[in-house]
Amino acid sequence: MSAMAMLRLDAAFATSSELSVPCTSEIKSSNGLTWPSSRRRLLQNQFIRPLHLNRPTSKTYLDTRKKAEWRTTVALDDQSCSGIKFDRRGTSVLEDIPHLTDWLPDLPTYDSPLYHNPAYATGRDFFVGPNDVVARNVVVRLQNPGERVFFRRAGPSAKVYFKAEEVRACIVTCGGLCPGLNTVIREIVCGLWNQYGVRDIVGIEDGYRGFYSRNTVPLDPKIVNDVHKRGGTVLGTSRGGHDTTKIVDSIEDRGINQVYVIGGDGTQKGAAAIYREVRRRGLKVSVTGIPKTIDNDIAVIDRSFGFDTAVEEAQRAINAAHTEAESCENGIGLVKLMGRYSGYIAMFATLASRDVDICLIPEVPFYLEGEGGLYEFVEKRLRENGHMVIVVAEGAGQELVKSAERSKERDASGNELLLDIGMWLSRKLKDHYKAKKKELNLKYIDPTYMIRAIPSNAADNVYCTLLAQFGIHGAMAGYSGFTVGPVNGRHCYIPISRVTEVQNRVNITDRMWARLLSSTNQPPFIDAEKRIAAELAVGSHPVDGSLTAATIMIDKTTKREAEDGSLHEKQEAVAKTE
Ligand SMILES: Nc1ncnc2c1ncn2[C@@H]1O[C@H](COP(=O)(O)OP(=O)(O)OP(=O)(O)O)[C@@H](O)[C@H]1O
Ligand SMILES: O=P(O)(O)OC[C@H]1O[C@](O)(CO)[C@@H](O)[C@@H]1O
Ligand SMILES: [Mg+2]
Repeated sequence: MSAMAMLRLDAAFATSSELSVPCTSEIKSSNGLTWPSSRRRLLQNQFIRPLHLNRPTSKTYLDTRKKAEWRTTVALDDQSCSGIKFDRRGTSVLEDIPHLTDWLPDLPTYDSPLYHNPAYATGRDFFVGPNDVVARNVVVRLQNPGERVFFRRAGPSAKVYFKAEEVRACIVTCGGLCPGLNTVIREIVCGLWNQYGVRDIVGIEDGYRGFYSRNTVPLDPKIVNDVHKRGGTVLGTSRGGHDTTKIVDSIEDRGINQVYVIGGDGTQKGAAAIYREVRRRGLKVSVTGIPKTIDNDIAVIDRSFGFDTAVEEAQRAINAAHTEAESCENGIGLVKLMGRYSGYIAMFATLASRDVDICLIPEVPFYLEGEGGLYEFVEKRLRENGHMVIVVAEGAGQELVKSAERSKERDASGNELLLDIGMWLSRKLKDHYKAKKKELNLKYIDPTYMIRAIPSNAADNVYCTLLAQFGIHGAMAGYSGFTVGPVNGRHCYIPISRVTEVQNRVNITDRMWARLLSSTNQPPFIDAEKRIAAELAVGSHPVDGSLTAATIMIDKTTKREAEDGSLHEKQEAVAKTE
């Protein structure tokens, strides 16, 4: 199925919030069509009905289209009379995922056991078909909607490629801890067991190296029953130790045919390597990646599990910092939160709290001295309020600390070890006030590991359950070498490369960062002219590519690039090299 590269898509955007776009016509094979860098599939739209355009056709609208040289005939949509139907042949791209039949074309299929599962007996609508897709972007500019990218909609398939008694599944967790790991483990086990009748499930202990250095542990619903109430991972985790050959040897030797890999960007790269080797050896093994990162730095998906819990738990530290700060003269509560390259936890924790006076994130290089600098702002706030709270993401200001302390240490996975910005900043602020012979009461709180090690909250538990179940459905449906996650609120099957090629970083020209700036009134630390130019550029191109201060190298061509769509490519390229 997925070897066929061309789909004809009759895409109907009923409302901007209707995210799942059914493809109504046949899949056509087209061997000649390949998309440059990936397994992207080219689709051709016959009719696009932007029904959300709840206004009559207008001359202006037509003119704009003509200007853009769209071959457009416009008519009222005959069904709703509320939109515009046009017959422009545009291109849409389905970013498809691999399937076992790509290398084992003659695999038999079976009716899904969900047909006979009382939990699913009431309806048939929950099955997804090969033509069910989810739009990558739901916010577009009509004049220039850009390339329409779709992912496969996740969900149970009516036909499965594994009999229950044939499945031997394994679960492994890798990388740093994150609230919700145990919930995902629990729900993979319970989902396989209860929904598909699978009885042979094992855990791989201590991350990737456990494949070849440890025995497996048996898992069943009883064993994992309570694990979601605990932080950490019951399977253990590790960094480093990924040896593709040894891992796939172990998979083969143990007769494992479904591999569930839970972890961050590094882990997903490892999963992609396993998938490639499995495929090279011609094995019937499904490799499913479940994206994990407390930093929320996984690209494409709406957010990562554990993030909500982390933001909530961070409030406790911020509240304590605020209480300490306001209890004494010239009090500063300084809180360090996780976020290696992405300041999402710091940003959301700041927005949630409203007690935070300034939030420092890796995406915005800050400076201490001079006009618009940190010292100036701190002095002003202390003069006005007598106390203040500073939130700093662990990856912020590394270039400042580095210039003083220099370090290039790396962890076992090759990730650069960060220098302690919290300690450095405390010392700098204390020294600054000492030099001015003024009193300063600074309390530094580092709750980073306390936040990471707790169990997930209710919202994350539900999210983890969905991730686990969608992962299982994908594996049973025969997909392999894919990852799963919500895009615009709908769960999708996403090519692993899409979540590993770039990191999700705070877009500082986005409204969310503007909200933060207007809530804290902190200095932006970025030249206003560059900011405005960047906003203009991004504003004219509705893509999600994050724009960090480092990427704001605005030149005269940027706005034009934004209009023709190449800014997104440029941003991705910059993000890759960072
Ligand atoms: N490029 C890669 N190819 C194969 N394996 C990799 C690659 N990068 C990392 N890994 C393996 O993935 C595992 C986890 O990687 P890493 O320590 O970077 O954590 P992560 O999955 O990115 O999670 P996080 O950074 O969110 O804690 C390690 O065992 C590491 O060896
Ligand atoms: O100390 P460890 O376990 O290597 O992990 C620290 C890193 O892991 C993360 O929590 C990501 O998982 C980062 O925020 C942090 O920099
Ligand atoms: Mg990582």
